[in-house]
Amino acid sequence: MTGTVVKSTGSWYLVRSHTNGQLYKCRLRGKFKNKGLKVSNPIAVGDEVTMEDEGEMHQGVITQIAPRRNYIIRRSTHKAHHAHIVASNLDQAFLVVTLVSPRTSFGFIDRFLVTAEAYDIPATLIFNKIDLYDQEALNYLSQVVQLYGQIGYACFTCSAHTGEGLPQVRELLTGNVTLFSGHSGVGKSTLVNTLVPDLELKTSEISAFSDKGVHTTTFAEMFEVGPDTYLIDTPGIKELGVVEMKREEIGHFFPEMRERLNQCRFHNCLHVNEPGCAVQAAVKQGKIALPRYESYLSLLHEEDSHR
Ligand SMILES: Nc1nc2c(ncn2[C@@H]2O[C@H](COP(=O)(O)OP(=O)(O)OP(=O)(O)O)[C@@H](O)[C@H]2O)c(=O)[nH]1
Ligand SMILES: [Zn+2]
Repeated sequence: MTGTVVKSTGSWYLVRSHTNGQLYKCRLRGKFKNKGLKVSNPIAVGDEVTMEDEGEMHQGVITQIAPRRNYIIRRSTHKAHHAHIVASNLDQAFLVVTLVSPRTSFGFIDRFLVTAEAYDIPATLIFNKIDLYDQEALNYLSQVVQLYGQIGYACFTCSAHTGEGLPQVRELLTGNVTLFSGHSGVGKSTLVNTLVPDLELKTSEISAFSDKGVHTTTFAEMFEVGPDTYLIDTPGIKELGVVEMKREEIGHFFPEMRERLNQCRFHNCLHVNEPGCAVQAAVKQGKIALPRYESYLSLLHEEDSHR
């Protein structure tokens, strides 16, 4: 039978069967190669697999994996020099952010967006806790929403507490596989709780398979929200994932820079202090927002320091 992987620890995999809707704790049969990638988990959340029921206690064996549309990786926390595949076959990624208590930095937001660009996964910003915003904060919010909206990123505002804006967020989820990300305190858990029906039940169903004493909170988990609608929560995972970027590539992951790159005088322009640079000109003219350009520079310097 076939199924979707809903949790992957690297030593075992939880698969939801398409045949009977039941969960199976699976191991792998044979080698599953990930081209050019050393991974601690060859099978990831979101993978479509073929498995054999082993007959007892909902145990199974994964024998085949369907080709992935996309996938996100991070550094493995338990295996040196290995990557962990966070999730695969995603339709979109949401970053939950807040501008008050706590305030998500532009740097954090832009890193998420750059990573999503690199993986070619559509990204949306969800501004939560709007019930806490005073007039000043609301004005700031509309500036930030305008900034990212102009670049082409969908922005939504909501409050997990009052329920404002949640129907719109629900609508975005419908028919998609959506990964939820966000740094600590922004209310991601609260949001996921209100968006996934019977989350507590579903969580306990999944954790019933966990080995005693093993903390698995840093592994993504997939939940059904409705027909053909899935949400992937990433508890304890702060970043969307990691990508190895060449310095010359980084500008391509900023859409408002990307469209100007062929206007720079030098084809290998890094847009720092080169003459005839279309990006620097656009920043001076206010066509590229300064915080975005600063995020670009800090990513560039990070890559420098890795050399
Ligand atoms: N006022 C207000 N508080 C919220 C809202 N959403 C969440 N909170 C509160 O913010 C705090 C953090 O929420 P969590 O859901 O635990 O945040 P998280 O992003 O999952 O953070 P971690 O659990 O640390 O990863 C809690 O006290 C929530 O009750 C909201 O829309 N408005
Ligand atoms: Zn340039």
